[in-house]
Formats: sequence, structure tokens, C-alpha cells
Amino acid sequence: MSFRLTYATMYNPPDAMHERFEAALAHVEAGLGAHHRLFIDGADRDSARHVARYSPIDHELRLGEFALADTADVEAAMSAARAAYPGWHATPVAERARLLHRVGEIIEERVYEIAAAMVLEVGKNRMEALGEVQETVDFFHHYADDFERHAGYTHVLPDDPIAGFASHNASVMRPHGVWVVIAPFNFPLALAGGPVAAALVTGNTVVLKGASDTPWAGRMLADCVRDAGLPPGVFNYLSGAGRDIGEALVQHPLTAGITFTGSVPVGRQLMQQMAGGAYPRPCIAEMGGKNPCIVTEHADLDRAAAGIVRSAYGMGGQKCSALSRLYVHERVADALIGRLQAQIAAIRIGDPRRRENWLGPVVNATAYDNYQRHAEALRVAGASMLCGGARLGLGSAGRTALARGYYVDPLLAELSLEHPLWQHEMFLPILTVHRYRERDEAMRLANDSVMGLTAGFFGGADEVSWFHDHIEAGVTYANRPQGATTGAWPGYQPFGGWKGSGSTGKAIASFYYLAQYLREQSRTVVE
Ligand SMILES: NC(=O)c1ccc[n+]([C@@H]2O[C@H](COP(=O)([O-])OP(=O)(O)OC[C@H]3O[C@@H](n4cnc5c(N)ncnc54)[C@H](O)[C@@H]3O)[C@@H](O)[C@H]2O)c1
Ligand SMILES: N[C@@H](CCC=O)C(=O)O
Repeated sequence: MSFRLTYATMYNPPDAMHERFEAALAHVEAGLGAHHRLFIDGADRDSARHVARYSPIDHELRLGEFALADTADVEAAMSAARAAYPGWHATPVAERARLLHRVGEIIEERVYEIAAAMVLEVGKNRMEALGEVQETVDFFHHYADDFERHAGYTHVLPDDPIAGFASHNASVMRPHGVWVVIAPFNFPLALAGGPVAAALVTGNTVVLKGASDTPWAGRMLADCVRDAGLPPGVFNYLSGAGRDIGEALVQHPLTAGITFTGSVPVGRQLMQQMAGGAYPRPCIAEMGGKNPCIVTEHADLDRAAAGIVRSAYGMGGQKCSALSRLYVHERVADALIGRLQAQIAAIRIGDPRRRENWLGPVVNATAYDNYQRHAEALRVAGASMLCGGARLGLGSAGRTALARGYYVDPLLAELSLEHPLWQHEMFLPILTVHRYRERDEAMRLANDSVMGLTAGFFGGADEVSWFHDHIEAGVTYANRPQGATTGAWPGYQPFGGWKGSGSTGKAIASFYYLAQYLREQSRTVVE
């Protein structure tokens, strides 16, 4: 079987992938410092303000100058998207799908260059970056195929049973208009590209806003959409701060619907705003996680340790799916913790441009300071610090090679259950552990969160259905060493949260996803 990159296969790629990545990285680094603009109405557009951005790998590594959109740019993008809407939703489904497949092909042609830029911009390692770009490709193809497979969701229904009349019925799904996509920093391409593809194939036009820390990824997506030849105004890209242009987009009268991916507080605020106004407008909000894993006394502990370390510390814990709460049966707790300590000690931390480094920096100074704050809170609370707790980069007494970036040690701590950090999404490489006695206690604790995104389980095969029946989470994994709670891939694992982690109960790339970008019209015509 030939190699197919997913988050589950990325641990063992062929050498050729590394070689191609390294060539692309050299090419991207040679072009650093360029000026990046917005993309509105089919054209690159300069803005009144710009910001110089630096890499979290090295605070002196200047990535480039990035446009900061203002309210005039918001107006221009919204007007362009509104003007393009009638033509785009009248475009036959097959043509829209063809154009989206073309975007997917272009992203795939650029997979190494885009991944190299994302290593620099986000600080993720090369395989995580390559995975994210390939995931974006798959989103474009998946949604284009899915919409065609559903024949645009049009259903002809039986004629009314009325004597003397031919009364024909149909259910037709129609787009909403201008769809705003607001993306997070941690998957700035995939979690922009996925919703953009879904909104476009269903006939909406789009204004995308990237996160403040990651304007480059969104701009690279805009390049691919532009080069695929979508009509002007169908897709528009803005970069800038949430509080400025994010709010302006949400409050804009032309905004017909939103897909937001980000933190719980912001998501809930946007949901309220979208429910207010003249009438409620759809808001797909994919939000945070505080994801648990249960390990029973029947678990394969080597498998468990591998899955736990990958999910708690991969990408520095900066995944909504990251594992942050571990509940282990007391009879196997010491054995598991010993394995975790050994694996954590073997993690290579450092410049993620280098093949050998698995863990790069956290994304910015705020995350770096939060790590110190949380580590200190754990110490003050008397937690048993089993691994880590130190900052290794900027301003620390740490290793010189790391001293210019936001590097931190993976932290593992045994913590009393009363501590508030069991409830708080830290979004950092920090895992807290509790030893339980009764399986039901572990389940009660795992479900003791307002969030319910992903959950992991390691135990006997005869315990798996108990886990599935009782866990309150939208994405579940049993006995998976490739990732206890992380690593969903379009077409394999639909991805969406329960409780406070998601607003719709329908997962990304699921059978039910695209319908959320449409509104139903019942049509009765009497001859
Ligand atoms: N459920 C999922 O699929 C998923 C996926 C990735 C990330 N996340 C979550 O995202 C968070 C990390 O990402 P982040 O730090 O970028 O999140 P964030 O909530 O800080 O920002 C997300 C986006 O919202 C924008 N924004 C912020 N305030 C806004 C406002 N008032 N109005 C409009 N837009 C605003 C930001 O600029 C950014 O583009 C974590 O909580 C993580 O769990 C969830
Ligand atoms: N899709 C990714 C998580 C995205 C959120 O940050 C995973 O499944 O690990």
C-alpha cells in the first residue's frame, strides 16, 4: 500500500517527504520579509496599516509585513461578496464543485511550500504542518464530492393527493448569502479552508478572517483560491484582530451566517450576537476542549503511553483535541506514569524546522507566559510535578539554542481534584493525572466538564462499549496509540464537539455538515 499522509500515519513518513520539505523550506526562507496583502473582489488589496510578524521559533526571524484590515476593508469585502452572490449561487453545482476540486489540486501542488511557511508561522513540526495542508486539500475534495453526491440536497416529493389538480412538491436547499469564516491560529489553513470549501460549494460567498498570529496561512489559501479562477468577490480574505474586524464582520448587516472556530468565550459571544439582531442567523461554532482519557487496569500500557504523549504534547498541546486530563486506575498508575516519564524525557524539543525535533515553541508570548503561570499555580497547589514545569526559551536561564523562541518543557503533574485547572483549557503541553479506584468514578470525572470535544480510552476490548455508552464527547478513540484524543481526518473521523465544545452537534466532514450552510425551501406548484 502506498503512503497516504494523515495525522495517524504522520509518525513514519517516507524519506522523500523530508527531502521535498527541506527543499521547499529553503525556498520559502529565501523569500522571507515579503509584503502580504488582503484579497478582496478578486484582487490583492493594500490596507492602511501593516504589521511586521516574527516567528515563534526565533523572535528575530522576520516573516514579513502583513496587512491589517480596517472597517473600510470589511465594507469592501462584504460588498464584493454580496455582489458576487447571485451569480455564484446560480452557478451549476457541477461547476462549483469543479472549481473547488481545482483549489484542492492547487493546494496539493504547493503542499510543501505552504507547510514550510506554517512551520515558521505557527511553530508546529513539519509533519504536523504537512498533515494540515493535506487535510485542507482533502476538505476541498470531500465537500465538493459530498455536495454532488447529495445532488445539492434537492428532493422531489409526492404530488398532493388532491382530486382534479396536479400539485407538485419538492424540498430544495438554498444558500444563505454571504458567509463569514473566522479561523483560529492553531490550524490556520485547514480550519479556514474546510469551512470556506463548505460555504462555497453550497452556493454561499465567503469573507474569511484569519487569526492575528497567523495572517500568512490565510493569505496562502487566498492565493490558491485566486489561482483556481473563482469569480471575483466569491471569496475574500481579511487579516486582523478579532476585536476590530472580527466584531465588525459579525455585526455586519450583510452577514448571513458564520463559521467560527476558536475558544469557548469568544464562540459563545458570537452565538449570542448571531441570535440577536433583526432575526437569528446561523452560527456554526467549533470551540474548545478539555479532553480526558481513561486508562483501566486492563489496558496495554505501552500503547496507552504512546497515545497519551502524542495527544498531550503534540503541537505543544495547542490542539482543541489535545489530551489534558488523565484518569488512570490506581493498580496500573505507577507503571503508566513510569512509561510516560520515559517517553517525555525522549521528546526532542527545539527548532521545528529540523527533522529531529518533534516539539517546537508555543505560539506567542501570551502562551509562553501562561505556561509559567499555570506551572506556578500547580506548584503552589502542592501538585506532584512528575515532569517539566520550566520555560526553556526567551528570558529563561535555558539552553542557548532555544533562547530566542517560546519553548517550554512538557509538563505532567498529579493534581488534587479540587483544583480549578481541571476545568480550564490551558492550550499548552500540560497534562494532569488522577488515580481512580472505581471505573464509574473515572467516567464521572471524565464527564465533569462543560466541554465535550474528544475523549480517549485504553482498556480491555470488553470495556470499549461501556466507554462509548457513557462518555460525553463528540469524538472518541479506544486503544489508539496514534493519538489518545487527537488526529481526526476528513473521511475517517467526523470531528465535532458536544456540550460547550460545539454549537450544532454535527461534526466537521460528517454526513450532516454541508446541510448547515443551507436553508430549506419547500416548493409546491399546482398546474
Ligand atoms: N472545535 C474545534 O474544531 C477547534 C479547532 C481548533 C481550535 N479550537 C479552539 O480554538 C482556540 C484556540 O484558537 P484561538 O486562540 O485562535 O481562539 P480565539 O477564540 O482567541 O480566536 C479565534 C478567532 O476568533 C477571532 N476573534 C477573537 N475575538 C473575536 C470577536 N470578539 N469577534 C469576532 N472574532 C473574534 C480571532 O481573531 C480568531 O480569528 C482553543 O480554544 C481551541 O480549543 C477549536
Ligand atoms: N482535527 C485536529 C484538531 C483540530 C483542533 O485544533 C485533531 O483531530 O487532532
